[in-house]
Amino acid sequence: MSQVVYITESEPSTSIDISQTQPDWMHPQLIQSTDPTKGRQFRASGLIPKGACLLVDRPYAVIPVVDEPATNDNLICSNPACNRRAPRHSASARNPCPNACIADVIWCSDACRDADKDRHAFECTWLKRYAGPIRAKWGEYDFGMLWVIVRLLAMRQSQLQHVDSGTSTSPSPKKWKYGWEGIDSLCGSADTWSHDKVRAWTTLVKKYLQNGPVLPHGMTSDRVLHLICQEEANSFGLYPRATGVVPLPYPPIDRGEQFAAAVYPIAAIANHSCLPNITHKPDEQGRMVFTASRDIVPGEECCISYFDLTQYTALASRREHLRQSFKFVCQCERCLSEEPADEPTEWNAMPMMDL
Ligand SMILES: C[S@@+](CC[C@H](N)C(=O)[O-])C[C@H]1O[C@@H](n2cnc3c(N)ncnc32)[C@H](O)[C@@H]1O
Repeated sequence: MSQVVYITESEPSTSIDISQTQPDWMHPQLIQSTDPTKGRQFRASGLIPKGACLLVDRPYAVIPVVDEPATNDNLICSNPACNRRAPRHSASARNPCPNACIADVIWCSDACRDADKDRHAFECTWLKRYAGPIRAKWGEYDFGMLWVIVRLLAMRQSQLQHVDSGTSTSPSPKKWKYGWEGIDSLCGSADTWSHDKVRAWTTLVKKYLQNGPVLPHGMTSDRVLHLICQEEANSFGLYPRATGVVPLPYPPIDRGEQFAAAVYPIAAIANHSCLPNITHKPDEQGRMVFTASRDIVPGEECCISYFDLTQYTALASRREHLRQSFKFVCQCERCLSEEPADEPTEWNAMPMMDL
C-alpha cells in the first residue's frame, strides 16, 4: 500500500519566519546515523512504504541558473518564502530590482518584492558591483557559486537579526540541525578539493567575499573559504523531473534542464547510491521532496542519486563521474557488487585528495 504526503500551500505566502527553518515535512521513521566511510546518513527506523514522502526541505539559499535571464521562462522569484518560477508572460508581472542590480533577480509580485526587501539589500550592492566583472573574468559557474555563498550569508544575517530581536529562542534540538546551524554542520573541507581549486577559491574570497561595507557578514576569510568547500560538496541542481528513478524507464526519461541551484540543511545529509531507494525532485517552491521509490526496510540506509542515472550506466562511467564531480569513490551496494574481484584494492587505495 503506498502512502504519499504532499505539503502544499494553496495561497502562496510571501513572508517567511526565519526562525522557522525546520523542514516542512520529515517522515517519522527517518532517522540520522553515522557511517565510518560515508559520514552522516539517513536511515529508516521502521518500514517506509513505497511512495511515502520522506522529506520536504526548504532551501537555505537558492539561485536561478538560466541563460538569457531577461527572456527565460525559468527565472524564480527571489523571495525565499516563494521561490516560484515566474514566466515572462504570466499574469503576475515580473518585478525587477529597483536598483537594477542584475536581470536574474526578479520577484513574481510587489508583495514578494516588499517581503524580501531586507534580505535582498544584503546582496544588492554586491551584485551590482561584482556580478558583471566576475562573469566576464571567471565565468558563469564561479559567479553562481559566489552568489549562492552571498545568499547563504544573507540568510544567516537575517536569521541572526531575528535571534537578536528576541523573536527566536533556543537552538534546534541536537539531533537535527536546522537553518544556519545545519549549513554550519555540512561536510566538506579544503582537504576534499585539489590544491589548484582551493587556491582559486582563496583568490575569489579575497577579491569578492571579504567582510566589509559591500558585504558586512562579519566572518573571517578562512570561514568563508570553508563555506565554499561545504557548498561545493552539498549543493543540489534543481531539475524539472525526478532524479534517481529506478528501474530506469524505457525509453529513458532524463531529468530535464537545470533551472536553479540550492543548498538544503537537512536534504544534504542524504548519501549517494547508484541504486537509490529515494527519488528527489523540487516542488513548485524549490523545496526538495524525497519520495521512497520502493519499500524501505527498518535499518536500511535511505539514499538518493547525485546524478542522472540515465546518463551514466556502466560502473566505470559512474565512478569516473562521481570522482570528477563529487570527489569521492562510491561505496554503494551496486558499485561494490559490480566491482571485478581484483579491483577493490585499487579503488580503495585511491587517495581522496588531489583527485
Ligand atoms: C552531500 S554529502 C552527504 C552527507 C555526508 N555523508 C555528511 O556527513 O554530511 C556528500 C558526501 O558524503 C559522502 N558520500 C556520499 N555518498 C557516498 C557513497 N556512495 N560512497 C562514499 N561516500 C559517500 C562523500 O564524502 C560525499 O562527499
